[in-house]
Amino acid sequence: MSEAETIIQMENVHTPILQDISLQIKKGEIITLIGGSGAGKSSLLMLLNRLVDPGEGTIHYKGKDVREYEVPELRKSIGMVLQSSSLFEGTVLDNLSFGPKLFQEWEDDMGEELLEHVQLPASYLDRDVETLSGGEQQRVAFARTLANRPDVLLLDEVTSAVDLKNVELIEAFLLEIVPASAHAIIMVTHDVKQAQRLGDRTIFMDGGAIVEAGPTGQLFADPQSEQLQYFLKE
Ligand SMILES: Nc1ncnc2c1ncn2[C@@H]1O[C@H](COP(=O)(O)OP(=O)(O)OP(=O)(O)O)[C@@H](O)[C@H]1O
Repeated sequence: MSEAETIIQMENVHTPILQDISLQIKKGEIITLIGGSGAGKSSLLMLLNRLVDPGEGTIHYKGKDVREYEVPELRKSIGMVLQSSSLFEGTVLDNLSFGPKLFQEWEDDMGEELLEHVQLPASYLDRDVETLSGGEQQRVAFARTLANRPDVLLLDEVTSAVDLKNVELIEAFLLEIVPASAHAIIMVTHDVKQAQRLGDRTIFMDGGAIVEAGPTGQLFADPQSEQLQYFLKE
C-alpha cells in the first residue's frame, strides 16, 4: 500500500498559548484531540484555518504555507464546526446555499443531497432554522460546512450539546465521510470514549503542549506520561 499523503504539517509552532506544536496529519485520518480544560485544544484548531497565526514555526496545508492561501479559499477547504452552531437567520436552504453561492458552486439538487448526509428529510430545506431542535441545528451546521466540499474538517466539541440519538447519528456520518471523500478530521472531544470510538490517532494536550500522541488504541491502553494517566483516571 502506498504511503498516505500528508495533508497538514505543523512544525515547531509557538503562540502565546501553544508551545512547540509539531504534528503531521495524513489524508483519510481521524485525529481526536483530548486534554483538560484550557489545555489548548481549541487554540490548536484555530491555527489550522487561520483564525490565529503562529508567532514562530510553520503550518503547511497540502504542501503550501497556510499564509500563502487566500483566507476564504483556505476556510472553504478546511471547514469548521463548533459546539453550538451559529446558523444564520433564515431557512435551512439559506444556510446550506450561502457558502457555495459565494463561489458560484450552488446547484439546485445540492440541498437535498446535503440533508441526506445528515439524515434529515428534504422537507427541512424550507424550515426556519429557529424551529429546529438543537440536534437538528447541529446536523444542519454540519451540512452547511459539507456544502463547501472541504478536504479537512475541524470539529470542536460538536456533540457535547446534543442528545444521544444525535451523537450516534453524527458519529455515524463522520465515519462515512472519511472513507467516502478522504477528508481528514481533527476533532476536539471531552468524551474519551468518543475519542476511542472515532480516532485513528489521538493527541493528548496539557498546558498548551502535545504531551503524547499515537494510534488511539495504543495511547489509551498504555499511556506513557503521568499527565495522561492522571487525565484518564479522572
Ligand atoms: N483570545 C484569548 N486570549 C487570551 N487567552 C486565551 C484566548 N483564547 C484562549 N485563551 C487561553 O488559552 C488557554 C487554552 O485555551 P483553549 O480554548 O485552547 O483550551 P481548550 O483545551 O480548548 O479548553 P476547553 O476544553 O475548556 O475548551 C486557556 O487558558 C484560555 O484561557
